[in-house]
Amino acid sequence: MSDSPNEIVKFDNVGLRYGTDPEVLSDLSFTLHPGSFYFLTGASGAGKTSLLKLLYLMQRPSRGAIRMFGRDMITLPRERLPDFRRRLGVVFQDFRLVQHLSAFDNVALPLRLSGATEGKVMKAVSDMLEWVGLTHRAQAVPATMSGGEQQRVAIARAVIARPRMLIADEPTGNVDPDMALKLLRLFEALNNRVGTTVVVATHDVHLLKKVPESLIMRLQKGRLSDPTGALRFPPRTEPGRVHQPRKSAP
Ligand SMILES: Nc1ncnc2c1ncn2[C@@H]1O[C@H](COP(=O)(O)OP(=O)(O)OP(=O)(O)O)[C@@H](O)[C@H]1O
Repeated sequence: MSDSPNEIVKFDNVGLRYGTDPEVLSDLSFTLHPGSFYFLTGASGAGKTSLLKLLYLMQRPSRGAIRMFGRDMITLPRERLPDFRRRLGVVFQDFRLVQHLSAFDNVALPLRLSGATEGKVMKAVSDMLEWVGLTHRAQAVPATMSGGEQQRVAIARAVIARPRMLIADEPTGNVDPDMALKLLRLFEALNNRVGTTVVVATHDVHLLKKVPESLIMRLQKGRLSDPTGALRFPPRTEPGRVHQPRKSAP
């Protein structure tokens, strides 16, 4: 089954519960379009991380259907998951760096796993560490790095192999506003130049205004507050069609 040109992810009436608890996500139906930039917002406990877990294929839904990259994810055999996960770059809220590897080797992991030559790895990782301001920490292991430094390593690792979709959970939670903006620009560059679909979960309403092309997904108690409007593809001006204003940040 091939990708639909206008769809990278499609949720149809998806619900998620942990164990026998009540659902933490309910009735989620939306489409994510290739090359778009999404912010996922909502109060603490609204279900942002849970929704991201479905997107990065760590959790299966309790009900409903999910298609990604043109494939039904519910019936996907477990052994095929790694193939799909390789198309994703993920920035976890708790970073999940490999503790015994240096910052350099953590960032290099996706390239080495994809079989890149050491020459290419050296250049790409050095450039990326420079961009996130960590050249001087290249040989440090995570335990000796600050939260903000670890977060930047996690982001560098997530974007280095130019994933088809980048999923980031509160990626600027541990850095100052200048660095937050710089990291956002990195995501934008990936989005604009490589066409990566970006999904960023954040509490930070100021961040939403920094990416004019972004679409906002707002979760309230496990439901999308505006499931049809918020996820509308950016309206195009066409003859005979009224141009509707884009959803703006709160
Ligand atoms: N592994 C789990 N087992 C049971 N309940 C869970 C689990 N993970 C999350 N929850 C519950 O699911 C709900 C949504 O949590 P989630 O972490 O997805 O929200 P969030 O919007 O990401 O919150 P935050 O902004 O504080 O990170 C919460 O009520 C939480 O207690």
